[in-house]
Amino acid sequence: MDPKKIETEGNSDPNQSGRVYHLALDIGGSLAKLVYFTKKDDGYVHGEERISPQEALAKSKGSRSYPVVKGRLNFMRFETSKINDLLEFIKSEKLHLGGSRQQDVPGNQNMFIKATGGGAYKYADLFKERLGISLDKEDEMDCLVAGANFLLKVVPEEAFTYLDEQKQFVQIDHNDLYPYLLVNIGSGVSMIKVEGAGKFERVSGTSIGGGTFWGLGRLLTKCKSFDELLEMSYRGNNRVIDMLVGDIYGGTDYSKIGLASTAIASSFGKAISDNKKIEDYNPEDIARSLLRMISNNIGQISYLNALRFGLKRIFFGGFFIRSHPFTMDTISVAVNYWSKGEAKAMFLRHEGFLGAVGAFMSSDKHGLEELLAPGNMSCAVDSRHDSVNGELNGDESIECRLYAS
Ligand SMILES: Nc1ncnc2c1ncn2[C@@H]1O[C@H](COP(=O)(O)OP(=O)(O)OP(=O)(O)O)[C@@H](O)[C@H]1O
Ligand SMILES: CC(C)(CO)[C@@H](O)C(=O)NCCC(=O)O
Repeated sequence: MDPKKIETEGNSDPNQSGRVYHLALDIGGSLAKLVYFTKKDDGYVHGEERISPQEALAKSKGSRSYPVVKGRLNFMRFETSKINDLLEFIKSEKLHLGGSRQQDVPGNQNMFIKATGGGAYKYADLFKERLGISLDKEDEMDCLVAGANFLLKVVPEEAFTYLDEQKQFVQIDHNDLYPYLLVNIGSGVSMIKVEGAGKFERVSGTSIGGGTFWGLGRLLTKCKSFDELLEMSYRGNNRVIDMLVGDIYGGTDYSKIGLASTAIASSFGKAISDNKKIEDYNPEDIARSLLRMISNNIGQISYLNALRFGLKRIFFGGFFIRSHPFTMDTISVAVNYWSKGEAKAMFLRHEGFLGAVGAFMSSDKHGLEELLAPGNMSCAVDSRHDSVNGELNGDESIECRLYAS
């Protein structure tokens, strides 16, 4: 995959468009994700009003003014198998140097980047060797939860439902966010019961996830990229390969147990009786059946875990989803069907970046301290810069203000 620059101000050099203040990584089994902040402007705010440092000083006797940094959170992803591209990108953009020129950084100073995911362990030596960076490791589950909580609380229109081909944004009530089930569909799938900030338990998981779809899909369809596989699934018809209830029941429903004739009785089940070889099937149909099988299975296991703990809201993240309508629809229908409408499946706009955002938020010492000290950080989103086709890809950069409060 070509490195995809998400920042969309028409300037590919973060050192020109604004100083890079902070970088965090999530290096997973399939994809490596970067989140970095580029500063555009700083100053002070008083209420809603932007004011100068002098005005802030004058006002500080009365009510409070906050130092504020305006900038943008940028999101990028690389295939983990092409880790060299990621290293090259960081190096060429000097992201690890906070945008400063190499010679500005004292040679023996130890540089750290917050990193999570298995790759933070696997590639630690490589980062040290190639860029002289130490990866400051954060736990993957901690980061997923911190990232999800942050995005849900701070980014407007982050969560949405998808039913009957309709996307509907969900207003999140900050005081009524917990508990929820977070299902992160990466290469494998983690299911986490979240009860508060930092209060969570990984309650389940399944190895049948995004890596399974991508891996099996590649073998079965000979597609060259994940996007091609996803594209194929758009055009396919799963009924060609899946054995439906109607195929078994002579075209009728099995209404006594609530199964319509069109329900899948057995994924890929028709392949046993068709006496066909793999070449006889359209790769599009195979892609469609596979996507449906995996999405359905994840939707069902998620619902069962929500039921186990009495959770009504399930948020789905991870790059398997890719805002793909068919994937979201299958998951939503599974959750809706099994829970008889009791539980709700919701998706996240920045689906694949939960871990990277969590790692970014965990940075209390490297970079952000310099940016915001003294105090804590909060973030308000001014606007989003959508990706080219306007689809939700979780790819948009977020324009935000960081306050020291
Ligand atoms: N361009 C892409 N290339 C490869 N896989 C993609 C791509 N876009 C989406 N995917 C899907 O997303 C999955 C990876 O998702 P994600 O980045 O959330 O997980 P990960 O961090 O790599 O995995 P894990 O957390 O299990 O280590 C892939 O397995 C694949 O199904
Ligand atoms: C191993 C991790 C956590 C790595 O991200 C992920 O791929 C996963 O949750 N896999 C599922 C493993 C299981 O619970 O069976």
